[in-house]
Amino acid sequence: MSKLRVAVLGSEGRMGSEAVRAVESADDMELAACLGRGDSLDALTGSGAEVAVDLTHPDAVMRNLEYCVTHGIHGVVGTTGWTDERLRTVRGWLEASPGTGVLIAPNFGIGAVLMMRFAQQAARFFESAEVVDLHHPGKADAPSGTAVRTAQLIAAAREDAELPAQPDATSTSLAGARGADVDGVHVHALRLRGLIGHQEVIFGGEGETLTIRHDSLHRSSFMPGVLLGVRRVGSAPGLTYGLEHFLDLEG
Ligand SMILES: NC(=O)C1=CN([C@@H]2O[C@H](COP(=O)(O)OP(=O)(O)OC[C@H]3O[C@@H](n4cnc5c(N)ncnc54)[C@H](OP(=O)(O)O)[C@@H]3O)[C@@H](O)[C@H]2O)C=CC1
Ligand SMILES: O=C(O)C1=N[C@H](C(=O)O)C[C@H](O)C1
Repeated sequence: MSKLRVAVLGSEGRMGSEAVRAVESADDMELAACLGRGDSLDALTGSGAEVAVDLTHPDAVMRNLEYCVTHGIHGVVGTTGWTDERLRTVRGWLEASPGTGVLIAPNFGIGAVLMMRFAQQAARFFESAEVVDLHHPGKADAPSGTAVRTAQLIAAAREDAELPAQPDATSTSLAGARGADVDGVHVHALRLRGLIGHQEVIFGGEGETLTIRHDSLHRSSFMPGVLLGVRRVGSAPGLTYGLEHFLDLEG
């Protein structure tokens, strides 16, 4: 059987270099191209890449993805910075390129996907919910993509359960003291040397709290998810948002 030809964009970065190692170690894949900042995207078509893994920067990802989709190269995207408007734009490109698939995963960690799912399940049982994202200080964005996605899932579950707004009598005198408000769920971003990628989701109810915590202790934690995405994206035309769609979470 022929091997899947995979390119890595951002290949010299923290995640990209880990992805290069993962692809090289996968028996069913072949590393077709490694692109860094300033490299021409035409190297992708020249290399015959079938799937491109984007682990670059929120400022770079749209240009990269437009190139991939318009050239029929499937995309597996870990890069953050996704808004509804950006997702709509990607869907538009995909409509014009039938058969091409893009997976955008706020987090490739299996444990992180489960954390989001458990938070979604718990949300309707608690009056209060807040998200704390803890990351290394080199991270480009805050809050993290995972934290934003988690807050959105909690907010949607609260809305489905017809819960009222969260109780909060605070009158803040210092901007930012209560973090960012994502659809009514507060998100706090910590950036500390020594951390990689961690998150706590804290729920509060009458006389009790529930904390769901996930820790990525090494960037290798993201690689099974990246490789799963690479294997599956070609048979999932259009946009898939979230790795959970490629996992059997009900089984
Ligand atoms: N979904 C997930 O599971 C995960 C997602 N991430 C996300 O992945 C992204 C990368 O993270 P991380 O590896 O820590 O960041 P790094 O800064 O370590 O790596 C990014 C790399 O991309 C390069 N780059 C920038 N622009 C381009 C471009 N236009 N084309 C090709 N390469 C480019 C950078 O080059 P230069 O150094 O010259 O700027 C750098 O080498 C972030 O958005 C992060 O949040 C991270 C971990 C897990
Ligand atoms: O930049 C990172 O490091 C990470 N980014 C992703 C995010 O923003 O959620 C995933 C993971 O938490 C690590």
